[in-house]
Amino acid sequence: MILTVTLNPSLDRAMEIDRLARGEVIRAASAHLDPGGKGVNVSRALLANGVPSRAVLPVGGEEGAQLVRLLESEGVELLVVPIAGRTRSNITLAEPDGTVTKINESGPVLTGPEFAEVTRAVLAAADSADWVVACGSVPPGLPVAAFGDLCARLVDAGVRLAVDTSGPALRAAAEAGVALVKPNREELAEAVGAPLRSLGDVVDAAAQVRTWGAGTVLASLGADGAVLVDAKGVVTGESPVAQPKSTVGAGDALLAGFLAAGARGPDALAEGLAWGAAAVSLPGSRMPGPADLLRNTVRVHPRPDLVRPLLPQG
Ligand SMILES: Nc1ncnc2c1ncn2[C@@H]1O[C@H](COP(=O)(O)OP(=O)(O)OP(=O)(O)O)[C@@H](O)[C@H]1O
Ligand SMILES: O=P(O)(O)OC[C@@]1(O)O[C@H](CO)[C@@H](O)[C@@H]1O
Repeated sequence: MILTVTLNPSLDRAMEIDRLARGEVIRAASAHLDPGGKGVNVSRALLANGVPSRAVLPVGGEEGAQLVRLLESEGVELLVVPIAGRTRSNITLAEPDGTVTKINESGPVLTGPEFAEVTRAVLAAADSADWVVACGSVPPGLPVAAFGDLCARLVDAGVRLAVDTSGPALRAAAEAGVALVKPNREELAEAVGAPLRSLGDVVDAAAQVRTWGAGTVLASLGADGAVLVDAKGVVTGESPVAQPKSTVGAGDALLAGFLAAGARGPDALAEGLAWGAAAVSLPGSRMPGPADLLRNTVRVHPRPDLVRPLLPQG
C-alpha cells in the first residue's frame, strides 16, 4: 500500500480555449472538473492501475465536500482531516498548441492543531505503507520547519518517504534524509540557484540535492523526459507524445508509475515515463489507466549523452 499526503489539495477546473487573450471574454470549448492536488493525483493514478493506495488530506467547506465526493466516486480510499478553511479551486486553461496556463489559489490556512491531526493520521497509517508520498505546496499557516519535522519523523520511523514539493520545503525534505525527491526542471533549478540548460546540468543539480540528504532524485523535465540519479548512477529517458492535451498531473503520474514499478533502476524509470506520457495525452488532471499506457514508445538511456541541451523553456 502506498500512502499519499496532500497538505493542500484542490478542485481542478480545466477549460480548453482557442487562445488566451487578456482582457477578453473567452468561451471555453470544453471543461473538466477533477479532484486535484499532487498526492491526490498519485493515489488516483495508482488506483487506476490496480495498485493499493490511501490518501490523507485536510478538507474544508463546500469545495472540500465536493472533492471528497469526487474521490469517493473514483474509489480512492481516503483519510480525511476536517479543517476550518475552504479547500481551494485551481484553474487550468489549455490551448490547442499544448500551452497550459495554470492559476492556483494559495489554499486555506492549515492551523497547528489541524496539522497535528494530519500528522497523527499519517503516522498511524504509515506503519502498513510500503511508501509514504508527500506532495504539493505547503499550505498557508504551516511553517516549512513543521513540514521538515514531519519528514524527519517519518524517516526516523524507518518509513520510505518520497517528496514532491518546491522551494524551501524541497530542501527541508532533502535535509530530513527522504528516500526520494521528484522536482521538475524549475523546482530543481530554484533549489540549486542555477539554470538547467543540459542533461549534465540536471545531473549536477541532482547530485547536489543528494549531498543535502535525499537518497534518489527523479527529476522530471517535461517533453525532455526524466533523469534518475541515485547511488548506482544516472539513467535518463523520454517518451514522446504526438498530441499533448494537458501536462497537469503528468509529474504525479510519472512518480506513481515509478513507485508502482519498484522505484529503482531503468525499468522503474521507463514505467514512470509511460505513465507520465499517458497523463499528457489526457485532458485536465485525468490520470491514465492500463489502456492509456504506450510502453513501446519509451526510451531509456543507461549511458546518457549529458551534453544534450534541454528544450528552451516557454
Ligand atoms: N510535452 C510532453 N511530451 C512528452 N512527455 C511529457 C511532456 N510533458 C510532460 N511529459 C512527461 O511527464 C513527466 C512529468 O512532466 P513535468 O516535468 O512537466 O512534471 P511536473 O511539472 O511535475 O507536472 P505536474 O506538477 O503538473 O504534475 C515528464 O517527465 C515526461 O515524462
Ligand atoms: O499548488 P501546488 O500544490 O504546488 O500544485 C497543485 C496542483 O497544480 O498540482 C497538481 C498537478 O500536479 C494539480 O492537481 C493541482 O492543481
